Amino acid sequence: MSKPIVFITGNAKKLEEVIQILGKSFPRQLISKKVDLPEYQGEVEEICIQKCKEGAKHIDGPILIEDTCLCFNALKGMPGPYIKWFLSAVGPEGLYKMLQGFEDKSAYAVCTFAYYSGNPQDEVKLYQGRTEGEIVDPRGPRDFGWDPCFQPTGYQQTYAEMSKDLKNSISHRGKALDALRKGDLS
Ligand SMILES: O=c1[nH]c(=O)c2ncn([C@@H]3O[C@H](COP(=O)(O)OP(=O)(O)OP(=O)(O)O)[C@@H](O)[C@H]3O)c2[nH]1
Ligand SMILES: [Mg+2]
Repeated sequence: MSKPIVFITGNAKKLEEVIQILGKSFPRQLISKKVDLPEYQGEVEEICIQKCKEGAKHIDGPILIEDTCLCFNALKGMPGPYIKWFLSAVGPEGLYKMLQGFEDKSAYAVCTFAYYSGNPQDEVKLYQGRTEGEIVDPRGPRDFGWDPCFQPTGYQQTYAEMSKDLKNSISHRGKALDALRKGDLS
């Protein structure tokens, strides 16, 4: 029997979505541990590898971490991995206002999971999902981050206005977990 995978996150809403998305069909046991891992700088792949190696110091066995970016095309991909600080500083309204001087309101959300088996001879494995959309004047419930100001391409609703099932079926996190499901988590 393989050991349970420990998902390390300080974000309860992320954890909730991961559990909803993976559901009962995921063949491995997933448990969670709340740790606020450092917010690293750099390319998202490097950030996830660093975050995963730091996470591995807390757990003896397989671990999973995730990092989410929200990238504005008008700003050449910023705030990207720094979205947490922008969101806590200015909220969803402020994110919308940041793009007022730009015609291009397009954006994309990127979710990257990093898995590490816990065996020193193994590499960290990455699984990524991306959803395109635009930044709009916030609409819908405020219970998760920037969801009210992100409207996926092809939809009239923001992530916040969608049912959880609809968001999860098209979201950056849903797509990343599709890739993870197909991955080799040995
Ligand atoms: O509206 C949202 N819909 C989402 O689907 C979503 N996923 C993440 N976020 C927010 O974007 C930042 C990422 O930073 P982040 O990846 O470092 O997360 P975090 O620090 O909260 O948790 P963790 O790093 O302990 O896992 C944080 O502010 C998260 O709250 C989301 N907001
Ligand atoms: Mg974080």
